[in-house]
Amino acid sequence: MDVYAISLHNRFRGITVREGVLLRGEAGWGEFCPFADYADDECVPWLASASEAANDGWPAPVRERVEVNTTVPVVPPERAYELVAASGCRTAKVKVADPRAPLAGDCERVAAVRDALGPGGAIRVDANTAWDVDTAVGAIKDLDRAAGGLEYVEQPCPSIGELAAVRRRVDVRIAADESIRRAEDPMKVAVAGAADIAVLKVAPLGGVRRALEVAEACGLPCVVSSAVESSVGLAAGLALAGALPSLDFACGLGTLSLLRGDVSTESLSPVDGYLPVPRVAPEPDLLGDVRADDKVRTWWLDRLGRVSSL
Ligand SMILES: O=C(O)CCC(=O)c1ccccc1C(=O)O
Ligand SMILES: [Mg+2]
Repeated sequence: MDVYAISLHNRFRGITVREGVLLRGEAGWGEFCPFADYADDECVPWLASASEAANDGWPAPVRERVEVNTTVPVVPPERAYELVAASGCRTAKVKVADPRAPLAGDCERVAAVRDALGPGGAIRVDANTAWDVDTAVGAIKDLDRAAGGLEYVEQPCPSIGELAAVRRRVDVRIAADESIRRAEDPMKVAVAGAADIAVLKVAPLGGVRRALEVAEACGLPCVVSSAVESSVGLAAGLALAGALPSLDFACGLGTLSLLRGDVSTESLSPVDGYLPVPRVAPEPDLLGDVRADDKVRTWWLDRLGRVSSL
């Protein structure tokens, strides 16, 4: 068991350092890395996911590689252009609706991303529940125009009812992320007509097998996304993307480029926009470079102990 701390190149969803625990079991390595602000009970599925990876392994994949998007944080347009151009990906996911940044800046960022991708690329945006219905409808129309067409908008508003209302008023597809992750019943999203696409994250859903059940239950095309893990955690996302019966969109698993380091030399960084589906998580042979200090280590081991007892 080991605790890592890796800084990010740019602030992402309010964090500048990613931390977590790597667990070793019979089947390999698993990663436990719920964000610091999550309550202990919300961390239970994250531990189930790490435990599945370490102790049980994953179902057999039906594909060998997965196309991924590059993820663009809230950065100036010049920087967004560079990130996308350097990524080798033909799909980009752009974070928008940051409380500290105006819509005009989001429009400039997606326009710069379109310049970098060219007309054949796909641009999706993620608002992380930031808007109300009217704001979402206006913002989506502006962003769609600035982007020269959006592939989809991820979680424009908090509730399923709001997603459904926005979906009726715009031509752009709606993807549900937080609504799936936090939902008691993922079916509700589809039944309410709230989304065209389901975003699945392995750790908050409690592992690859559980996420496959959610995919089947919701009946929507799925996009597998990361929670910005090291290569150990990304391998679980790739196992899910590899095992889904159909996969029609690029996945959000190209997030290693957000981190300044990794735990493994078998790094899961996309090459030409694709990642391989590994059978087991990579060996964390670089932990010496990114090991957390004693204070961080103690915090994580305490948290792991509390969550294990729930
Ligand atoms: O989907 C991606 O491209 C990257 C993953 C991502 O955006 C993300 C990462 C951590 C926490 C939440 C989210 C999110 O999709 O909202
Ligand atoms: Mg999202």
